[in-house]
Amino acid sequence: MIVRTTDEITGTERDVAAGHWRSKRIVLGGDRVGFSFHETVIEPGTVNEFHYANHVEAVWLVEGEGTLLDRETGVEYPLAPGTMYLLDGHERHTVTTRTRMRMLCVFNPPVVGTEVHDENGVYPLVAVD
Ligand SMILES: CC(=O)NCC[C@H](N)C(=O)O
Repeated sequence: MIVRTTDEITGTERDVAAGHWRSKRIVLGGDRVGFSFHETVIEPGTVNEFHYANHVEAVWLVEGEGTLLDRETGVEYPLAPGTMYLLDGHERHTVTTRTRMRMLCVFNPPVVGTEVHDENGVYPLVAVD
């Protein structure tokens, strides 16, 4: 069993910030459980374009409000606490925050460390050593 706290990962290599977001990655590929698990905070009043070509991501919004645009279909969804979105088709998408958002994110395959969006705007597939 692994028991870990947000406090003990804050400020470590599991605490990754880029653009308007910060991700505290409490489970990573090196934990060898087949997924990674993150708490992500996105700053208020920001427009964030995301694309995960190599990963499926589930996002469950805990706090905050805004909108989610599926850029593949043009469909826009409201985002509020309790909403989950599953990027099961590697959809290019845009999260626009009206307020500060805090969400729980699961990635499969797992993020292994400090990945941020590469020159193609996606997380590269990184082997777990
Ligand atoms: C909502 C979202 O995808 N934010 C970007 C960071 C990513 N969720 C992560 O946890 O690395």
